[in-house]
Amino acid sequence: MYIIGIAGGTGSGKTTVAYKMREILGTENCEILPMDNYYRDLSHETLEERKKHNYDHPSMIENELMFEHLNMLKENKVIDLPEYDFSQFTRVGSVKFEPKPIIIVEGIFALYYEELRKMYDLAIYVDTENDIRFIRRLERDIKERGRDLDSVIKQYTNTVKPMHDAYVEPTKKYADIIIPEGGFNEKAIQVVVNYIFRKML
Ligand SMILES: Nc1ncnc2c1ncn2[C@@H]1O[C@H](COP(=O)(O)OP(=O)(O)O)[C@@H](O)[C@H]1O
Ligand SMILES: Nc1ccn([C@@H]2O[C@H](COP(=O)(O)O)[C@@H](O)[C@H]2O)c(=O)n1
Repeated sequence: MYIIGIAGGTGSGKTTVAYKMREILGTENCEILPMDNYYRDLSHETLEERKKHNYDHPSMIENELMFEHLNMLKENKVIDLPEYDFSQFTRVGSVKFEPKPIIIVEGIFALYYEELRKMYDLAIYVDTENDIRFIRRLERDIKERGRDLDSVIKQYTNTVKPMHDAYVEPTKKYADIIIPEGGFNEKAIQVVVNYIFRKML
């Protein structure tokens, strides 16, 4: 199994890059394991309590479970991938996830946890300017994650930006490759995919 880690700030284009890579590599060869699905299960708390957490601190990800799941996939076992609902701020069940020859781990903390980093054959950081990332996030969170203008601005200022500077951006140093501007950087994606194809032959 060939494992790729893709990190980068929120809104940098990690998910888009991962989907484009999977499209070229083929869905029969490649699957995406989103780190967002491993946000801790907070179903025992009320929605109001859940809204108060700092979701940009690495302790909010159940990295131990993700590590266990990646090892199971390497052993060719099917895992129960948690499903995550951003509008409810918690997990909402799970789905079966089958091993594939190429697994892409994608998330803001994909290069943060040492035990995960050691598992990657290739580490990528998607590097996009802060203001562009903020605009992308604002649009996406309102359209897709059940948020409003005020909540996105408040969250970005209070936690997203300071935590990005403290915990996400410093992980760029662990990347083998840095992709500028994210999802529509076709040339960079093609170069990376060609490299992976050569490694897989
Ligand atoms: N290079 C790009 N140019 C313009 N918009 C982009 C680009 N890459 C991604 N997007 C858009 O920005 C938003 C956030 O991208 P996404 O891939 O979800 O980022 P991330 O997973 O890093 O949070 C999405 O709506 C996506 O379509
Ligand atoms: N309940 C939650 C959980 C996470 N977030 C935010 O998601 C961001 C990471 O996801 P990306 O797809 O944008 O990389 C992270 O910055 C958290 O703030 C949230 O808002 N609510």
